[in-house]
Amino acid sequence: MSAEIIDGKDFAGGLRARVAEAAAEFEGVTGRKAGLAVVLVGDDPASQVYVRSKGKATIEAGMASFEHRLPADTSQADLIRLVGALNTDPAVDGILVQLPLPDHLDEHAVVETIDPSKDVDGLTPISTGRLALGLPGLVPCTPLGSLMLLKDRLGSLSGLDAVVIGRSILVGKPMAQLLLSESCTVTIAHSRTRDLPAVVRRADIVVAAVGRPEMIKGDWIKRGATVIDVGINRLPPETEGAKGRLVGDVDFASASKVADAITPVPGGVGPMTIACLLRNTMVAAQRRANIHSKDL
Ligand SMILES: NC(=O)C1=CN([C@@H]2O[C@H](COP(=O)(O)OP(=O)(O)OC[C@H]3O[C@@H](n4cnc5c(N)ncnc54)[C@H](OP(=O)(O)O)[C@@H]3O)[C@@H](O)[C@H]2O)C=CC1
Ligand SMILES: Nc1nc(=O)c2c([nH]1)NC[C@@H]1CN(c3ccc(C(=O)N[C@@H](CCC(=O)O)C(=O)O)cc3)C=[N+]21
Repeated sequence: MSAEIIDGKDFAGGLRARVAEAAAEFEGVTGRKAGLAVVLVGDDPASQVYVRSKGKATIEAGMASFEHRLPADTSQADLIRLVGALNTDPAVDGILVQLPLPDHLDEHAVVETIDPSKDVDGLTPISTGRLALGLPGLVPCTPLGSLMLLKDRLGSLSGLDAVVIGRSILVGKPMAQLLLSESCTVTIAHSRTRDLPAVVRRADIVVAAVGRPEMIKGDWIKRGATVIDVGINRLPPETEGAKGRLVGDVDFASASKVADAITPVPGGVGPMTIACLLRNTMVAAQRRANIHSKDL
């Protein structure tokens, strides 16, 4: 048996087209483009690539992109001052501060200064609190995109056993909250989990967000499970040219023999993250302008 490959790139393309329609409508009504500001501190090459592709996607969707690249030795006060300026800038509807920040900066303190109405990454205490309470709000992009793929594939998730591997603020925790709100029975695994293979074997839905290349093996996966691989890991360059191959947290070759469906890396969750960022920016822009539009 060979698993169906869930085409995140294709699904993301559809979502981006719907966002572009809403963006054109927004510009027609308000006379301005919806705007996304991305803040990158330091010069981590992977983040640079990611920021560039977000900027391109934002413009393609008919929105304005504001990129702020700050040196690695930027002070906490200067970064907080920039976020404050973006909070009050009427052209900015969404603010994303690229994580992780350099070690000398306090991530929580920076994120807490983001205006919750512009929190398109869903990381402020207001957004995370609303998610925990089951109230509508801005949800982190990667879990939101992953949930869209799962619902598209499975329909109702009610009663299914879901195992999320990883408990980060950005991915694991909000993913678990979303699955719980879909009435899954949710287990959150992490680096202290005992007998991870046995925990994963129970799951109808596996979401892997660990950051360890090909850690989750096919013989951990229950036959017929749906596997969402969030991991983005670049292997050291060998024969694949200068950059090295991109792989997920799941051993795709063995897992795709037992799963019912699986997301590839690249082309799975990554493109959904970017599409959901555009979606969240559009939703934030509409709310801020008091426009009530159909669900994106
Ligand atoms: N596709 C996309 O759009 C995105 C992809 N990513 C990728 O997803 C991955 C995870 O990202 P992120 O959540 O930010 O990472 P973090 O490093 O913040 O979190 C990793 C989590 O994995 C857990 N973990 C580490 N080692 C093990 C282990 N051996 N067994 C079980 N659990 C373990 C950690 O546990 P503990 O808490 O105990 O330390 C932690 O909770 C990365 O590869 C990242 O690049 C991230 C964001 C978006
Ligand atoms: N505040 C914050 N929010 C984030 O959402 C966030 C972040 N910080 N820090 C870094 C991680 C990582 N991340 C990715 C998003 C898309 C791809 C993506 O589009 N990947 C393509 C491949 C890209 C390539 O080839 O390099 C794919 O999987 O097909 C990858 C990684 C968001 N993150």
